[in-house]
This record gives sequence, structure tokens and C-alpha cells, in this order.
Amino acid sequence: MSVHKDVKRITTHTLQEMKNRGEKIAMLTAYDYSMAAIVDAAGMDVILVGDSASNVMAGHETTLPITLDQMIYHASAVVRAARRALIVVDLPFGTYQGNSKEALASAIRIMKESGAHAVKLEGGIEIAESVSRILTAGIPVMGHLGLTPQSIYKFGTYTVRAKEDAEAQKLREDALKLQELGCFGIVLEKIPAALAKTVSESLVIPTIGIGAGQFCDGQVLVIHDMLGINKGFKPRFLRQYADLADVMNNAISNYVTDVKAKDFPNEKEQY
Ligand SMILES: Nc1nc(=O)c2c([nH]1)NC[C@@H]1CN(c3ccc(C(=O)N[C@@H](CCC(=O)O)C(=O)O)cc3)CN21
Ligand SMILES: CC(C)C(=O)C(=O)O
Ligand SMILES: [Mg+2]
Repeated sequence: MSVHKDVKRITTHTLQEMKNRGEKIAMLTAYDYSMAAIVDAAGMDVILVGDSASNVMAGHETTLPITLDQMIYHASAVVRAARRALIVVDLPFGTYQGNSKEALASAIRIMKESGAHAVKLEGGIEIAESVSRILTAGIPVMGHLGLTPQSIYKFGTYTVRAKEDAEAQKLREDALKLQELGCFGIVLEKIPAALAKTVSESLVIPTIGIGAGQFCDGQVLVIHDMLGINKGFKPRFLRQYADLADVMNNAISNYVTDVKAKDFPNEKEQY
């Protein structure tokens, strides 16, 4: 018998049971050990190691530059911290589109080298072959429809998607296709709440919304945005739960002041 307290791990089946009984799913990003430990202890159901690491960790303008090696580095740190949450990792741009064998190889590297539990891919019918092939290896796959940031140069803006009938109809078909292929859930990003509602009701598997309204089966945000660390980013869908940039700036500038004033370290803080 193990002596330490074991926490029951959330699985893809847990998420399905949550949807079945109408319990909402809480998901948040994390990219490193210390943050993931806090997120996990706070009761998060799913931790997403998002390719938004490209933005908030590395300072890139888009998610396109982040590499598979870099995603594995972030994911492995999160895996070492999280005991309860299901850990989902974004397959980065260029590691799955248009080549299902490469997609499987990328997903296997993530599972083998990070210890995460599932992968997420952006797109619908266009990537069906990649999704299927990854699933044949027993790797759980999450879909991602609506605003798909890896295709930003195709669309040109981060505005709301699927407002027109044709795009909404394609999204409905893509969602059903992803479910039929065997995805355990789908992220819906920045689409009208009414569309997200009908999609969520038509699917058996859970939907996780970001800027997709109150009728999704769960919600996801980028942690730096909701903690107020990433100050410039204030889209309408974001609720900011803290002002950590202010808290941190205050602490750090106090430290600078104390060092300059020869106040730190004092007699008690030395050997
Ligand atoms: N920090 C961060 N947060 C995110 O939510 C996030 C990332 N990075 N990187 C990857 C994608 C990109 N995402 C985005 C990016 C922009 C908007 C957005 O709504 N931006 C502006 C302008 C939109 C417009 O052109 O109308 C906004 O104010 O709404 C939303 C989601 C979501 N993801
Ligand atoms: C915004 C979420 C859904 C994401 O894909 C990311 O953080 O990379
Ligand atoms: Mg992403």
C-alpha cells in the first residue's frame, strides 16, 4: 500500500460523466511546474498545455513558431506537478496538418516524452485522417473549432467566427465528424453563443468554450489572461480574476528599493 495520499485522476471518461450529469468542466492553461501545481491544487479538471505558450511564455505574436520539442518541455513540467487534472497538450502548427503519419509520430512523442494524457488538434474534416490515425494508437484526441489561431494568416483577424450560415453549417458538420471519429471533447473558440448551444446539445461529447458563451459543457481560459499577468489582452470574453501584474510589480519594485537602500539583506538575513 502506498503511504502518500492518492488523488483520483480525472480521465476522459470522467469528463463524459460530468457532461451526462450536467456538471460543468473547468479547464485552464499552464506551461510550467510551479503554476501547474497551484492550478491542480485549486481543483482544475483539465490543464491545457496550450500552444499559447508561444505568446505568453516566449513573447511571439502568434502560436505558429512554437516547436514540438518546446511543447514537450512545457508539458513534461506540467505533468510533474499535476496529480488530479487531466493533462491535454496542443499539437503545434506544422506537426499534424496534411500528413497523418507525421501527426501520429508527433502525438506519440508528446505522450512518450511528456507523460501527458491527451492531445488537441485544430480543425475539422481537413484533419480527419490525422485525428483517426492518432486515435488508432489509443491516444485520446480533443478537437478545436471556430477561431483556430494556427490558421490566423488564412483568416487575417481574431474576430468572431461562424457568424454566417455557411461557416456555421461547416462548424456543425466538423463537430459531428470529430465526435464520430472518436474525439473525447471539442474546444469551441470565439463563436456565437447560440451556435455553441446547438452544437453542445447535438453532441454527446463535451464542448469546452472560450468566447463561446454560457451553454458549453465547460470553459477554458489562458491563465496569464485571467490572473492579470498579461495586461494588454482584454477581449470581451475574458473575466480577470486577479491583478497579479500589479501585485508582482509592487513586490519587485520594493525589492529593488530595499537593495538600493542597503536594507536587504539585514543582519538576520545573513550568515
Ligand atoms: N494570451 C493568450 N490568450 C488567448 O486566449 C490565446 C492566446 N494567447 N494565444 C492563442 C490564442 C489566440 N486567441 C485569441 C486571440 C485574440 C482574441 C481577440 O479576441 N482579440 C481582440 C481583437 C479581436 C478582433 O480583431 O476583433 C479582442 O479584443 O477581442 C481572442 C482569442 C486565443 N488564444
Ligand atoms: C486558448 C486555448 C483553447 C488554446 O488552444 C491555447 O491556449 O493554446
Ligand atoms: Mg492552442
